[in-house]
Amino acid sequence: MKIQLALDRLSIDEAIKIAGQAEQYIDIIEVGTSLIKEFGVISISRLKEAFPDKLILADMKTIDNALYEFNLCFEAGADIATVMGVSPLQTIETCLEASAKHQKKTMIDLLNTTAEQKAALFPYTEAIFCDHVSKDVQEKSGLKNTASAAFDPTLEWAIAGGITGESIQNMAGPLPDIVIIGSAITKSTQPEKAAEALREIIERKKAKSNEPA
Ligand SMILES: O=C(CO)[C@H](O)[C@H](O)COP(=O)(O)O
Repeated sequence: MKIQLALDRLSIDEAIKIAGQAEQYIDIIEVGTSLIKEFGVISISRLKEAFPDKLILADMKTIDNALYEFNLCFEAGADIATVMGVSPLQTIETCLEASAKHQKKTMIDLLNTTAEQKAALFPYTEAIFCDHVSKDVQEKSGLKNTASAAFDPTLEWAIAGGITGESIQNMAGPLPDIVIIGSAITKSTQPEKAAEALREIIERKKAKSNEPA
């Protein structure tokens, strides 16, 4: 399980500072949608410049105009960019084509997709799929992502939405490839210690899942 640190509702300098504190415990740095909307794609290039050896994910949440938006992300230094699964399949295919051309990856955010839409997306096996409980649903309904979705083990999976150490400990069934963690690190008074603790929990969880039943 990789840790993707989601950086949202921060200035670019704050985002760089927190990513630096968490750096040794995380695998992917997510330039959050809020940063891209507030500061533009410069937020992607600043994070890539600061952390050239880390994978940088641009949470662009593309829903249309995919070639233009994905080119913007990859030209700014992103290694992965996101598209909403509710988009027309033409948009999804354009993202995958742009990613292939740049030798980068697409993450498909399954937020609010129906079972039928998911079934239409899963044949795009080169994508990473993200099972996501949105911020608004978290805040209005108190729901968090419990990683209870039935992950197809042949696909690459991420989970997002209010993930904490406790929710990782309580995960049952197949583990996702990537856990996306925002507030549990960025809102901590000690982001480095929070990231270290999450990494330890994940390593214990992985070891336990490899134990013979
Ligand atoms: O995509 C997002 C918001 O749309 C965030 O990346 C995701 O929700 C992770 O942040 P948190 O752990 O704070 O929920």
